[in-house]
Amino acid sequence: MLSLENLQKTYPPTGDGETPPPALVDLSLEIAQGEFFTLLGPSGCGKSTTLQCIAGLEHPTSGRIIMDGRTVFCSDANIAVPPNRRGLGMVFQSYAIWPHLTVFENVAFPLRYGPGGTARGDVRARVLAALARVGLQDFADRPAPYLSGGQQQRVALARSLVNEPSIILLDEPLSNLDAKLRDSMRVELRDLVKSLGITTIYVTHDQTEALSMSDRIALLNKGRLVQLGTPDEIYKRPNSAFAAEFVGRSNILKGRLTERGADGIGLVDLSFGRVACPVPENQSVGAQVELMIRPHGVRAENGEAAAASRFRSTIRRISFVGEFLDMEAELGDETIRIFASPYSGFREGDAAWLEFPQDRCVLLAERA
Ligand SMILES: Nc1ncnc2c1ncn2[C@@H]1O[C@H](COP(=O)(O)OP(=O)(O)OP(=O)(O)O)[C@@H](O)[C@H]1O
Repeated sequence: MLSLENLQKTYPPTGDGETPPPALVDLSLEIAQGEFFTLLGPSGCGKSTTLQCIAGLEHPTSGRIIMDGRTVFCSDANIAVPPNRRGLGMVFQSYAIWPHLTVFENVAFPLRYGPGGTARGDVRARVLAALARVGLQDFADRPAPYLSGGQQQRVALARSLVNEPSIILLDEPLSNLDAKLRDSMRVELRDLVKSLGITTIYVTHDQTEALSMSDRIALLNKGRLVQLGTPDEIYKRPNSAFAAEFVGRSNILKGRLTERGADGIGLVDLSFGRVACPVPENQSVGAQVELMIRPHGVRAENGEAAAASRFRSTIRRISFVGEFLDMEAELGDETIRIFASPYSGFREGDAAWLEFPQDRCVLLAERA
């Protein structure tokens, strides 16, 4: 288990003498053994700072970091275990592969020059085992520059695994790869660390990467934890407009909460009518609210309306994206984004009956 407790980080003043806003604000997280855990958020939200604090390359201004019961950083007790004594593997965006070394020598580097010292024969066996894990066993003697981007990335991964760390830190490791390679490396990387049972802390600003690879995601904004959950929870039940807009597409509709039933389902008056939706306990009846529904969550049908909860809209724009129709429909004061089946047969100017299933509607917390 890796625990981050109340991490606070403020970098020293920059050239103009002004103290920058804090990079981390009271960040606490608990990451389980073997978990694939992703730090997600926009540029500058504090992802890399968090990773660097775990690695020991930066020190939090205050807080505590505990790895498997061992305190590796504590501001109060003045503990700061150096990076090479934390037992971590790391891969960064710029793979930091040494061009003058062979693949073998690159991977052997931490064993030869890291703490502990490894016997010569063991170095060979461990390097070859690490290369085999990433499918590069036949490339051991090749000079590192004579490799593709994906292969160099695998060398970096093998090097981070050679010490058999219990935690691996990955900072945007796929961002330098082209889109197709990125797709296949995603699956490969996740399968590999999962099969080895390594706890993985993964940094990305790419929501697809985060959703497809992670057991859990921590969504950060301006150094603060905004939401913590499984990809399914973060996507289907974002807790704020920020989370809804950062991960996936969303419709955010302004309205007023008019009723709340004993079953936790309430009614929200929107500009075009009334929609039922689960209501959090702290929402008061009468409040102005924002209701979120994903473009895939809206049900759209042409033809006649059967259910009472359907609203008649007009389709203003359709883009054919292949996997779906990306449509905009006018409804009351709102423009509703809908992703419909490419086989649904909608055309621009058509009427469409829209339904907002209550289990797909989310009331967002008030904006800060
Ligand atoms: N060495 C540094 N000195 C001063 N400020 C820094 C330093 N490193 C990061 N910062 C600032 O701290 C904040 C968080 O930066 P950080 O690199 O952690 O964000 P990030 O989420 O990883 O961003 P990106 O996705 O762009 O890499 C930013 O405002 C950044 O400008």
